[in-house]
Amino acid sequence: MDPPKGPGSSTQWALRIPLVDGVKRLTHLSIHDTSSSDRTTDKIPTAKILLLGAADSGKSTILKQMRMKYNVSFSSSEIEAYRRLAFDNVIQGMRLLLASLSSLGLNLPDALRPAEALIAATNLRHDTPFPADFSDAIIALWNHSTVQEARRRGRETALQENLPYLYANLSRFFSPSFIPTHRDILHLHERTIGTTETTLIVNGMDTLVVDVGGAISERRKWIDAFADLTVIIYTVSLTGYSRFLVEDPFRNQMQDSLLIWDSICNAGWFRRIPIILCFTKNDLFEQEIQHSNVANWFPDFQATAGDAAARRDFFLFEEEIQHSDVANWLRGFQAAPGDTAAGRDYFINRFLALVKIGRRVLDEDLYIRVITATDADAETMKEVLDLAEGMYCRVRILNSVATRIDTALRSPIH
Ligand SMILES: Nc1nc2c(ncn2[C@@H]2O[C@H](COP(=O)(O)OP(=O)(O)OP(=O)(O)O)[C@@H](O)[C@H]2O)c(=O)[nH]1
Ligand SMILES: [Mg+2]
Repeated sequence: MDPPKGPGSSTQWALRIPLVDGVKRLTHLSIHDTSSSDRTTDKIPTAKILLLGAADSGKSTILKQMRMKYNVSFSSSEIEAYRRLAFDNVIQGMRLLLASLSSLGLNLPDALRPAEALIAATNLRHDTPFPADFSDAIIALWNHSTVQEARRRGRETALQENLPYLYANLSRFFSPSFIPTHRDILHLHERTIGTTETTLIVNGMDTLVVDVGGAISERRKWIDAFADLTVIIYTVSLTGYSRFLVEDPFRNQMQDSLLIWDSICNAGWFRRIPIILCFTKNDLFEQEIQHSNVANWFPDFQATAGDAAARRDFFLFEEEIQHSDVANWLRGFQAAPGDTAAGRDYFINRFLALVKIGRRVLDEDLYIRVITATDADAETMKEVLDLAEGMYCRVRILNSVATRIDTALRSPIH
C-alpha cells in the first residue's frame, strides 16, 4: 500500500532531518530510519504546527483558540495573570493614547489632568481588584472627545486594537469578583517574546504548537522553530494595510507581512510543508475600510481586475483545483472605497502573486482563510482549526504505516 500523499508523504518524511536543536524530534518516525535504536512501536508521534507572521497578526490568539478546542485549560495562575494583563492593557492603552495627543496636534483639557496623573504609574498587584478610584478617572478620559479622536486616529500611532472591546467591558473588569472569561482572554494582548511551545493531544496524538514573536527583533529566533514541521499557519492582519509597525513608524504592516511571506512561501526549506494563509481581524477590517480607503495606502487597488483574472487563470491551470472556490477569491472587481469583499480579494491576490509558479497548489499545500480570530464560535475559525487537525491526522496515518513496516521488519521470519 502506498503511503498517503501530502505533508506526510514518504519522500518528505525521509527529508525530515533535524536542522536545529531545542525542539521535539520526529526523526525516530522516519520510515527510512530503521537503524534508530530508540524507535519503538508504542512511540506516539508528534505533529508540529508553527504559527508565523508579523507582530499583532493573531498568532497567539489562534494558539489560545487551539488550547480551548483541545481542552488545555488555563491554570489558576494563568487566569490571574490574564486578569492583571487586562488591567495592564486598559491602563497602558490609555497611557499610549494620552502620549499620542501631542503628535496628533490634540490637547487634553486641564480638567482631566488629575485623571491623567492618577493612571500615570501603576501596576495591579497580585490578587488585588482593579482600584475603584481608577474607574471614574479612566471612564472620564475614555469618553472625552479628544481621547476619542486620538483613538480614531490610532492607526497613525500604532495603538493597540483591543481598546474598544476592553472599554466596552470596563464595568465588569472593575467588579471585585472579576475573572476573565475565554472571550476576554482572546482579546487580551501580550507581545510574545522568544518562542512558546504548547503540546496538545489531538485524537490521542501529541501535537506541538510553536508560537513565535512577530516583532522585528524576534524574527532572528524563528529559525530555531523551522525543523520537522507538519503545517505552518501564516497570519496576516487585514487591518495592517493602514497601520504602521510599533517598532518602525515608517513601515506599513501589510507591506511588512508581504515581505515576510515572500521569503516563507517560496523557501526551499518549506517546499513540501502545507501552509494555511490566514487573514485575521476580518471584523475590524470591515469597520476600518469604511473610513480608510485601501487606495490611499495601496494605490493600485483600483486597477487590479486584469491582474486578478490573470492570477485566476494561472491557478485554474493546475489540474487539482477544478472545483476550487478560487474564482470567488480572485474574481475581477470594480473596487469602491468601502468595498470589503474587494479589499479582501485585493490583499489575497497580492499574497498569491508572490507565490512562484509551480511552488504551491491551492487547496493542496496552500489554503487561504479569512477569519476573526477572537470569535470562537465563528465557522471560519473552526474551519481553520479543523483544517490544521486534518494535517496532524495525516501524520498519524503515516506513522501507523511506519509502525506496521517497523513491526514487520522486526518480526522473525518463519
Ligand atoms: N478584533 C479582533 N482582534 C484580534 C483578532 N486577531 C487578533 N486580535 C487581537 O490582536 C491583538 C494581537 O493578537 P496576538 O494574537 O497577540 O498577536 P501575535 O501575532 O501573537 O503578536 P506578537 O506576539 O507580538 O507577534 C490581541 O489583542 C488580539 O485579541 C481578530 O481577528 N479580531
Ligand atoms: Mg504572540
